[in-house]
Amino acid sequence: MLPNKIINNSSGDANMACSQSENGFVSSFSLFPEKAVQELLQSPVQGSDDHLIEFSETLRTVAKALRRVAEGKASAQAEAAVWKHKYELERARHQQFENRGKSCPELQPDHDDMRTNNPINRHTLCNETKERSERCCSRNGICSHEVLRDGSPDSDSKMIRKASFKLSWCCKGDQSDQQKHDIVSFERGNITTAQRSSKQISLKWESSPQTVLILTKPNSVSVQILCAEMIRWLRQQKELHIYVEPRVRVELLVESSYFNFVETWKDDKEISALHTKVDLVITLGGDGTVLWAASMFKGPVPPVVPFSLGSLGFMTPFSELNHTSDSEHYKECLESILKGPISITLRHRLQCHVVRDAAKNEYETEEPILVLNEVTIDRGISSFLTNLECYCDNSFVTCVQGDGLILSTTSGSTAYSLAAGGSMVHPQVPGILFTPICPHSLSFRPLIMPEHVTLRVQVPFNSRSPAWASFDGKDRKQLEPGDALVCSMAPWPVPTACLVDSTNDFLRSIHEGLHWNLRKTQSFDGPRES
Ligand SMILES: NC(=O)c1ccc[n+]([C@@H]2O[C@H](COP(=O)([O-])OP(=O)(O)OC[C@H]3O[C@@H](n4cnc5c(N)ncnc54)[C@H](O)[C@@H]3O)[C@@H](O)[C@H]2O)c1
Ligand SMILES: Nc1ncnc2c1ncn2[C@@H]1O[C@H](COP(=O)(O)OP(=O)(O)OP(=O)(O)O)[C@@H](O)[C@H]1O
Repeated sequence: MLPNKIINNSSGDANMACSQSENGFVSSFSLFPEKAVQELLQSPVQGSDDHLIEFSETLRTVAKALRRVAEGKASAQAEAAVWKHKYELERARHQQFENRGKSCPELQPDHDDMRTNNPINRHTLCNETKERSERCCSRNGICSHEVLRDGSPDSDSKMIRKASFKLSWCCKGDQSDQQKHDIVSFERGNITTAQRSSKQISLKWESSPQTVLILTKPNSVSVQILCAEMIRWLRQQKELHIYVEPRVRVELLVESSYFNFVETWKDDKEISALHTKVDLVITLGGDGTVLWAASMFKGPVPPVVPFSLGSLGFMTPFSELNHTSDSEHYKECLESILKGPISITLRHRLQCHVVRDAAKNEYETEEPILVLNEVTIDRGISSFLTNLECYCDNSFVTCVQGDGLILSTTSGSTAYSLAAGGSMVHPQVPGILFTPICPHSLSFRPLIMPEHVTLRVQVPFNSRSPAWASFDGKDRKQLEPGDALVCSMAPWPVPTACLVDSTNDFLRSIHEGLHWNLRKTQSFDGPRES
């Protein structure tokens, strides 16, 4: 009975008996097809000889092994045929490409890795790829289909190919190429930043500055004295044209008629044309004077050289006196500024618009209000909790319930935003700080948004009281329920001259101005870790 059992168990396999012709392959192992073995086993067995059973089992095993080998070979040949077919296709495509001449076709990346792994056509394809990328990239910049290669195309080194892609900075709604920057290096298909907005910037004069505007903090005798002295020096030694505010010109003329050459302006129209005349702005005062200078330029701002004649001076790295020699340090500073090159901090500004409910989505003024530090929306004199709905690019952010909200630049991060618990941010970091003022919630942490977003702060219709917006601590505007403030990054930064460089000046400010992380150093003597 045993042989029958064996026979029955093997019946399934028997149906799969070695195919003798598949993909044009005739098995050399078909000499022992399983069918033959079956027939042999099915023939009447004389007696129940154990040896015979053993023999038939061995035969079956051999037949199975032979069949597997035959199948393996057939499948390898089938695969080879498929690769051959693919190779022919690629060759044909390559030939077609060659015939198209210099024009750059819409080349799509191939996603099979046959070409790179096949040693036969590796060299041909390297050249093809090189040609493709040269033609396309010369016209369009970096092409996403560029094939990545290890070593020279002629070397026998293995080609590495990854899925291709292209990333770019993109401004919403702006189709112009100027707004797009490549941020991917295709060196090896890895994402690396090709362009950063926060590198140190250097200003080099191509022709000497001719006209200087001097802005001063009012009601300060020391500032008045330095201003008069500086004007004399700039005129006599540097032969520059000088502009001052009408108030300052009056003060100068009271002092001496010598200052008759000093120019000023009559109205706002002339102020708006100042940036076309002025090469350099000098501020004498504190941070407030820098803010004042920035507010005078509703568009492009000439480089600002901020002298510190205030108490804190976060944005005013230049000092009138050299503390060690007590010399007239301002002359040395101005000599080097007028000669150049100057390290510059590009201080980003925010542009704000008020949208009245009555006028629906129309801006109250055509011209945006520009701020260098921040725009604050608070409860003003109201004793009620402020209720502000905040949106970022039309996505709901949160509802502020507290004293208000600060939307700050990174330059302003060390001002009001800092006092409200916001982080200090290097001024060259592009971003908008979203800092609540005394939020009545345990979990309202400040945020930093990317520079490209538009923020909208809406006073809801059910608000119990109006809110107040103020711009760099000035120009308060009432926001009634339904009104909103829309804020985004302005295209005109304030370029301020650095004493050393952006980072050194920033760190000096937080150390000297705020005594940041000042603590007595722990003494050496005492317990030690063994
Ligand atoms: N609680 C607060 O800290 C608070 C309250 C209101 C306004 N302010 C800030 O005052 C600014 C207006 O300045 P002002 O001089 O016209 O008013 P101000 O004369 O009241 O001076 C405010 C103080 O803030 C400092 N300051 C201004 N800008 C700074 C900056 N970017 N980094 C570090 N410190 C800075 C000034 O040096 C000054 O000491 C506003 O933009 C606002 O940021 C702060
Ligand atoms: N040219 C100007 N005209 C009108 N107001 C000005 C002018 N310059 C500065 N201010 C205002 O004067 C105020 C004080 O100026 P600033 O902050 O420069 O001096 P400060 O208060 O002595 O300095 P600090 O803030 O470092 O103590 C600010 O509110 C600023 O807006």
